[in-house]
Amino acid sequence: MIINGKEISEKRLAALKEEIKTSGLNPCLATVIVGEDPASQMYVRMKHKACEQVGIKSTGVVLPENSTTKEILAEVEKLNSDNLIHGILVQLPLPKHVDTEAVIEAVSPEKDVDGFHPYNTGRLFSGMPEFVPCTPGGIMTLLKEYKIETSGKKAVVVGRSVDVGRPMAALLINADATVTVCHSRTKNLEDEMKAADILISAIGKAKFVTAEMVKSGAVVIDVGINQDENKRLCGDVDFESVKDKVSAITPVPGGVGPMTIATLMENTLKSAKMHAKL
Ligand SMILES: NC(=O)C1=CN([C@@H]2O[C@H](COP(=O)(O)OP(=O)(O)OC[C@H]3O[C@@H](n4cnc5c(N)ncnc54)[C@H](OP(=O)(O)O)[C@@H]3O)[C@@H](O)[C@H]2O)C=CC1
Ligand SMILES: Nc1nc(=O)c2c([nH]1)NC[C@@H]1CN(c3ccc(C(=O)N[C@@H](CCC(=O)O)C(=O)O)cc3)C=[N+]21
Repeated sequence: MIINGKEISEKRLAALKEEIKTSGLNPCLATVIVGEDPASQMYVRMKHKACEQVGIKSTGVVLPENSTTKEILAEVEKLNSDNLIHGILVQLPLPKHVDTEAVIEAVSPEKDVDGFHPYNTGRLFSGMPEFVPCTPGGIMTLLKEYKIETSGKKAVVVGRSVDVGRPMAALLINADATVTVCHSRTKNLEDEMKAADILISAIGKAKFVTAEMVKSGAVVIDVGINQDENKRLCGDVDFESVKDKVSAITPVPGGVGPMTIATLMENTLKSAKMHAKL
Protein backbone atom coordinates (compact mmCIF):
# COMPACT_ATOMS: atom_id res chain seq x y z
CA MET A 1 0.00 0.00 0.00
CA ILE A 2 1.20 3.46 -0.87
CA ILE A 3 0.41 6.01 1.80
CA ASN A 4 -1.03 9.09 0.13
CA GLY A 5 0.15 12.06 2.20
CA LYS A 6 -1.02 14.53 -0.37
CA GLU A 7 -4.59 13.24 -0.15
CA ILE A 8 -4.69 13.16 3.66
CA SER A 9 -3.15 16.61 3.77
CA GLU A 10 -5.81 18.01 1.42
CA LYS A 11 -8.51 16.40 3.54
CA ARG A 12 -7.12 17.93 6.73
CA LEU A 13 -6.72 21.34 5.11
CA ALA A 14 -10.34 21.26 3.89
CA ALA A 15 -11.56 20.41 7.40
CA LEU A 16 -9.39 23.14 8.84
CA LYS A 17 -10.78 25.68 6.42
CA GLU A 18 -14.33 24.90 7.57
CA GLU A 19 -13.36 25.04 11.22
CA ILE A 20 -11.61 28.39 10.82
CA LYS A 21 -14.54 29.84 8.91
CA THR A 22 -16.97 29.09 11.73
CA SER A 23 -14.58 29.71 14.63
CA GLY A 24 -14.73 33.47 14.73
CA LEU A 25 -10.96 33.39 15.16
CA ASN A 26 -8.46 35.26 13.06
CA PRO A 27 -5.38 33.03 13.12
CA CYS A 28 -2.17 34.56 11.83
CA LEU A 29 1.22 32.96 11.10
CA ALA A 30 4.44 34.94 10.81
CA THR A 31 7.38 33.44 8.97
CA VAL A 32 10.96 34.63 9.26
CA ILE A 33 13.46 33.84 6.56
CA VAL A 34 17.12 34.89 6.65
CA GLY A 35 19.02 34.97 3.38
CA GLU A 36 18.03 33.87 -0.10
CA ASP A 37 18.37 30.09 -0.16
CA PRO A 38 16.00 29.05 -3.00
CA ALA A 39 14.84 25.87 -1.22
CA SER A 40 13.96 27.82 1.94
CA GLN A 41 12.19 30.46 -0.14
CA MET A 42 10.16 27.75 -1.84
CA TYR A 43 9.15 26.12 1.47
CA VAL A 44 8.11 29.44 2.94
CA ARG A 45 6.08 30.20 -0.17
CA MET A 46 4.35 26.82 0.19
CA LYS A 47 3.52 27.64 3.82
CA HIS A 48 2.02 31.02 2.90
CA LYS A 49 0.02 29.37 0.13
CA ALA A 50 -1.39 26.81 2.56
CA CYS A 51 -2.34 29.65 4.93
CA GLU A 52 -4.24 31.30 2.12
CA GLN A 53 -5.95 28.02 1.25
CA VAL A 54 -7.36 27.53 4.77
CA GLY A 55 -8.03 31.14 5.73
CA ILE A 56 -5.06 31.80 8.00
CA LYS A 57 -3.51 35.25 7.65
CA SER A 58 0.20 35.22 7.08
CA THR A 59 2.98 37.71 7.16
CA GLY A 60 6.59 37.22 6.13
CA VAL A 61 9.72 38.82 7.57
CA VAL A 62 12.65 38.64 5.17
CA LEU A 63 16.08 39.45 6.56
CA PRO A 64 19.38 39.70 4.69
CA GLU A 65 21.87 36.81 4.75
CA ASN A 66 24.36 38.85 6.81
CA SER A 67 21.90 39.60 9.64
CA THR A 68 23.39 39.15 13.09
CA THR A 69 21.86 36.90 15.75
CA LYS A 70 20.96 40.06 17.66
CA GLU A 71 19.08 41.51 14.70
CA ILE A 72 17.14 38.29 14.21
CA LEU A 73 16.33 38.13 17.94
CA ALA A 74 14.98 41.69 17.74
CA GLU A 75 12.60 40.68 14.93
CA VAL A 76 11.45 37.62 16.86
CA GLU A 77 10.79 39.82 19.91
CA LYS A 78 8.59 42.11 17.83
CA LEU A 79 6.54 39.12 16.67
CA ASN A 80 6.37 37.76 20.23
CA SER A 81 4.78 40.96 21.48
CA ASP A 82 2.40 41.41 18.53
CA ASN A 83 -1.00 40.26 19.82
CA LEU A 84 -2.35 39.70 16.32
CA ILE A 85 0.23 37.00 15.59
CA HIS A 86 -0.39 33.48 16.90
CA GLY A 87 2.35 31.45 15.25
CA ILE A 88 6.01 32.22 14.55
CA LEU A 89 8.09 30.06 12.24
CA VAL A 90 11.77 30.79 11.74
CA GLN A 91 12.77 28.90 8.62
CA LEU A 92 15.78 26.61 9.13
CA PRO A 93 18.60 26.29 8.42
CA LEU A 94 19.77 29.76 9.43
CA PRO A 95 23.07 31.06 8.01
CA LYS A 96 26.13 29.47 9.61
CA HIS A 97 27.19 32.55 11.61
CA VAL A 98 23.82 32.70 13.41
CA ASP A 99 23.25 31.13 16.84
CA THR A 100 20.31 28.91 15.86
CA GLU A 101 19.62 27.67 19.42
CA ALA A 102 19.36 31.25 20.70
CA VAL A 103 16.85 32.09 17.97
CA ILE A 104 14.78 28.97 18.63
CA GLU A 105 14.72 29.75 22.35
CA ALA A 106 13.70 33.34 21.70
CA VAL A 107 10.42 32.32 20.07
CA SER A 108 7.69 32.51 22.67
CA PRO A 109 6.72 28.89 23.54
CA GLU A 110 3.06 29.93 23.18
CA LYS A 111 3.68 30.89 19.54
CA ASP A 112 6.12 28.12 18.74
CA VAL A 113 4.07 26.37 16.04
CA ASP A 114 7.22 24.52 14.92
CA GLY A 115 7.47 22.92 18.37
CA PHE A 116 11.25 23.41 18.47
CA HIS A 117 11.49 25.44 21.69
CA PRO A 118 12.93 23.42 24.61
CA TYR A 119 9.71 24.08 26.54
CA ASN A 120 7.75 22.26 23.85
CA THR A 121 10.31 19.50 23.29
CA GLY A 122 10.37 19.02 27.07
CA ARG A 123 6.60 18.73 27.22
CA LEU A 124 6.67 16.24 24.35
CA PHE A 125 9.30 14.09 26.03
CA SER A 126 7.33 14.22 29.29
CA GLY A 127 4.31 12.80 27.49
CA MET A 128 2.40 16.10 27.78
CA PRO A 129 2.79 17.56 24.29
CA GLU A 130 1.52 21.01 23.41
CA PHE A 131 3.06 22.09 20.11
CA VAL A 132 4.42 19.04 18.33
CA PRO A 133 7.01 19.50 15.55
CA CYS A 134 5.15 19.43 12.25
CA THR A 135 6.95 16.65 10.42
CA PRO A 136 6.75 13.95 13.11
CA GLY A 137 3.30 15.21 14.09
CA GLY A 138 2.19 14.81 10.48
CA ILE A 139 3.63 11.30 10.37
CA MET A 140 1.61 10.31 13.45
CA THR A 141 -1.50 11.65 11.70
CA LEU A 142 -0.71 9.50 8.67
CA LEU A 143 -0.27 6.40 10.84
CA LYS A 144 -3.62 7.10 12.53
CA GLU A 145 -5.44 7.79 9.26
CA TYR A 146 -4.20 4.50 7.83
CA LYS A 147 -4.98 2.68 11.10
CA ILE A 148 -1.38 1.52 11.45
CA GLU A 149 -0.94 0.12 14.95
CA THR A 150 2.04 1.47 16.92
CA SER A 151 1.41 -0.12 20.31
CA GLY A 152 3.93 -2.85 21.03
CA LYS A 153 5.54 -2.44 17.61
CA LYS A 154 9.25 -2.08 17.12
CA ALA A 155 9.89 1.34 15.60
CA VAL A 156 13.29 2.36 14.32
CA VAL A 157 13.98 6.04 13.68
CA VAL A 158 17.08 6.78 11.63
CA GLY A 159 18.18 10.36 12.37
CA ARG A 160 18.39 12.24 15.67
CA SER A 161 17.81 15.86 14.69
CA VAL A 162 15.90 18.19 16.97
CA ASP A 163 13.35 18.89 14.23
CA VAL A 164 12.62 15.34 13.09
CA GLY A 165 14.39 12.31 14.61
CA ARG A 166 14.16 13.13 18.31
CA PRO A 167 10.53 14.31 18.40
CA MET A 168 9.58 11.37 16.17
CA ALA A 169 11.06 9.00 18.74
CA ALA A 170 9.21 10.77 21.57
CA LEU A 171 5.88 10.57 19.75
CA LEU A 172 6.35 6.87 19.07
CA ILE A 173 7.24 6.23 22.71
CA ASN A 174 4.10 8.13 23.71
CA ALA A 175 2.19 5.88 21.28
CA ASP A 176 3.50 2.75 23.04
CA ALA A 177 6.00 1.65 20.41
CA THR A 178 9.38 0.21 21.37
CA VAL A 179 11.74 2.74 19.87
CA THR A 180 15.32 2.59 18.65
CA VAL A 181 17.03 5.77 17.42
CA CYS A 182 19.90 5.36 14.97
CA HIS A 183 22.39 7.89 13.61
CA SER A 184 25.72 8.12 11.84
CA ARG A 185 27.60 6.37 14.67
CA THR A 186 25.20 3.45 14.96
CA LYS A 187 26.87 0.07 14.63
CA ASN A 188 25.17 -2.53 12.46
CA LEU A 189 22.64 -0.03 11.15
CA GLU A 190 21.33 -2.53 8.65
CA ASP A 191 20.48 -5.08 11.37
CA GLU A 192 18.70 -2.40 13.40
CA MET A 193 16.67 -1.31 10.38
CA LYS A 194 15.80 -4.85 9.42
CA ALA A 195 14.29 -5.46 12.83
CA ALA A 196 11.79 -2.61 12.41
CA ASP A 197 8.04 -3.08 12.12
CA ILE A 198 7.90 0.66 11.49
CA LEU A 199 10.96 2.25 9.90
CA ILE A 200 11.24 6.03 9.79
CA SER A 201 14.10 7.36 7.71
CA ALA A 202 15.15 10.98 8.35
CA ILE A 203 18.71 10.93 7.12
CA GLY A 204 18.93 13.16 4.04
CA LYS A 205 20.68 10.73 1.69
CA ALA A 206 19.13 9.84 -1.65
CA LYS A 207 18.03 6.20 -1.98
CA PHE A 208 20.04 5.17 1.11
CA VAL A 209 17.48 2.58 2.24
CA THR A 210 17.36 -0.45 -0.05
CA ALA A 211 15.18 -3.57 -0.03
CA GLU A 212 17.82 -5.64 1.82
CA MET A 213 17.61 -3.26 4.78
CA VAL A 214 13.88 -3.60 5.45
CA LYS A 215 11.83 -6.39 6.93
CA SER A 216 9.23 -7.95 4.71
CA GLY A 217 5.82 -6.44 5.56
CA ALA A 218 7.25 -3.44 7.43
CA VAL A 219 5.80 0.09 7.32
CA VAL A 220 8.30 2.51 5.81
CA ILE A 221 8.05 6.27 6.32
CA ASP A 222 10.41 8.31 4.18
CA VAL A 223 11.14 11.80 5.51
CA GLY A 224 14.12 12.54 3.26
CA ILE A 225 14.02 15.34 0.73
CA ASN A 226 16.92 14.81 -1.64
CA GLN A 227 17.89 15.03 -5.28
CA ASP A 228 18.72 11.94 -7.28
CA GLU A 229 21.42 11.68 -9.94
CA ASN A 230 19.06 13.38 -12.43
CA LYS A 231 18.38 16.24 -10.01
CA ARG A 232 14.88 14.91 -9.39
CA LEU A 233 13.27 15.09 -5.96
CA CYS A 234 13.60 11.78 -4.08
CA GLY A 235 13.51 10.42 -0.57
CA ASP A 236 15.96 8.42 1.56
CA VAL A 237 14.34 5.20 0.40
CA ASP A 238 14.89 3.46 -2.90
CA PHE A 239 11.12 3.46 -3.47
CA GLU A 240 11.01 1.17 -6.52
CA SER A 241 12.96 -1.66 -4.91
CA VAL A 242 11.37 -1.35 -1.45
CA LYS A 243 7.68 -0.83 -2.28
CA ASP A 244 6.88 -4.45 -3.15
CA LYS A 245 8.49 -5.86 -0.03
CA VAL A 246 6.65 -3.76 2.55
CA SER A 247 3.05 -3.44 3.72
CA ALA A 248 2.97 0.36 3.47
CA ILE A 249 5.30 3.09 2.28
CA THR A 250 5.24 6.86 1.82
CA PRO A 251 6.40 8.24 -1.53
CA VAL A 252 8.50 11.36 -2.08
CA PRO A 253 7.01 13.64 -3.21
CA GLY A 254 3.44 13.24 -1.95
CA GLY A 255 4.12 11.52 1.38
CA VAL A 256 5.42 13.20 4.51
CA GLY A 257 6.09 16.67 3.02
CA PRO A 258 2.47 17.75 2.53
CA MET A 259 1.65 16.51 6.05
CA THR A 260 4.31 18.82 7.49
CA ILE A 261 2.50 21.79 6.00
CA ALA A 262 -0.96 20.58 7.06
CA THR A 263 0.28 20.11 10.64
CA LEU A 264 1.74 23.61 10.65
CA MET A 265 -1.71 24.93 9.78
CA GLU A 266 -3.27 22.83 12.56
CA ASN A 267 -0.71 24.09 15.06
CA THR A 268 -1.41 27.68 14.05
CA LEU A 269 -5.15 27.27 14.61
CA LYS A 270 -4.43 25.58 17.93
CA SER A 271 -2.30 28.55 18.93
CA ALA A 272 -5.04 31.01 17.94
CA LYS A 273 -7.51 29.03 20.08
CA MET A 274 -5.12 29.07 23.04
CA HIS A 275 -4.56 32.82 22.70
CA ALA A 276 -8.29 33.44 22.54
CA LYS A 277 -8.65 31.83 25.99
CA LEU A 278 -5.93 33.95 27.59
N1 LIG B 1 9.41 15.96 4.46
C1 LIG B 1 9.54 16.92 5.35
O1 LIG B 1 8.57 17.54 5.72
C2 LIG B 1 10.87 17.23 5.92
C3 LIG B 1 11.96 16.64 5.38
N2 LIG B 1 13.19 16.84 5.90
C4 LIG B 1 14.28 16.08 5.27
O2 LIG B 1 14.59 14.99 6.11
C5 LIG B 1 15.98 14.72 6.08
C6 LIG B 1 16.53 14.82 7.49
O3 LIG B 1 16.33 16.12 7.97
P1 LIG B 1 16.97 16.61 9.35
O4 LIG B 1 16.60 15.68 10.43
O5 LIG B 1 16.63 18.03 9.49
O6 LIG B 1 18.53 16.44 8.96
P2 LIG B 1 19.87 16.47 9.79
O7 LIG B 1 20.94 16.58 8.77
O8 LIG B 1 19.76 17.44 10.90
O9 LIG B 1 19.94 15.02 10.45
C7 LIG B 1 20.26 13.89 9.73
C8 LIG B 1 20.40 12.72 10.68
O10 LIG B 1 20.74 11.57 9.92
C9 LIG B 1 21.87 10.94 10.49
N3 LIG B 1 22.67 10.33 9.43
C10 LIG B 1 23.32 10.96 8.42
N4 LIG B 1 23.97 10.06 7.65
C11 LIG B 1 23.73 8.85 8.19
C12 LIG B 1 24.15 7.54 7.86
N5 LIG B 1 24.92 7.29 6.82
N6 LIG B 1 23.72 6.54 8.63
C13 LIG B 1 22.93 6.77 9.71
N7 LIG B 1 22.51 7.99 10.07
C14 LIG B 1 22.91 9.02 9.32
C15 LIG B 1 22.64 12.02 11.20
O11 LIG B 1 23.44 11.44 12.22
P3 LIG B 1 24.37 12.33 13.21
O12 LIG B 1 23.41 12.94 14.19
O13 LIG B 1 25.25 11.32 13.82
O14 LIG B 1 25.05 13.33 12.35
C16 LIG B 1 21.51 12.90 11.73
O15 LIG B 1 21.06 12.46 12.97
C17 LIG B 1 16.55 15.72 5.09
O16 LIG B 1 16.56 15.13 3.80
C18 LIG B 1 15.54 16.86 5.11
O17 LIG B 1 15.54 17.59 3.91
C19 LIG B 1 13.37 17.61 7.01
C20 LIG B 1 12.31 18.25 7.59
C21 LIG B 1 10.98 18.14 7.06
N1 LIG C 1 11.39 26.13 10.86
C1 LIG C 1 11.28 25.17 9.96
N2 LIG C 1 10.20 24.37 9.97
C2 LIG C 1 10.06 23.37 9.07
O1 LIG C 1 9.05 22.62 9.10
C3 LIG C 1 11.07 23.21 8.06
C4 LIG C 1 12.18 24.06 8.10
N3 LIG C 1 12.27 25.02 9.06
N4 LIG C 1 13.18 23.92 7.21
C5 LIG C 1 13.11 22.96 6.13
C6 LIG C 1 12.24 21.78 6.46
C7 LIG C 1 11.75 21.04 5.27
N5 LIG C 1 10.31 21.13 5.31
C8 LIG C 1 9.46 20.64 4.32
C9 LIG C 1 8.15 21.05 4.21
C10 LIG C 1 7.34 20.61 3.18
C11 LIG C 1 7.82 19.75 2.23
C12 LIG C 1 6.94 19.33 1.11
O2 LIG C 1 5.78 19.66 1.08
N6 LIG C 1 7.44 18.57 0.13
C13 LIG C 1 6.72 18.12 -1.02
C14 LIG C 1 7.46 18.37 -2.30
C15 LIG C 1 7.78 19.79 -2.57
C16 LIG C 1 8.60 19.92 -3.84
O3 LIG C 1 8.00 19.78 -4.92
O4 LIG C 1 9.82 20.11 -3.72
C17 LIG C 1 6.50 16.61 -0.94
O5 LIG C 1 7.32 15.94 -0.29
O6 LIG C 1 5.57 16.14 -1.56
C18 LIG C 1 9.11 19.31 2.34
C19 LIG C 1 9.92 19.74 3.38
C20 LIG C 1 9.95 21.87 6.38
N7 LIG C 1 11.00 22.26 7.09
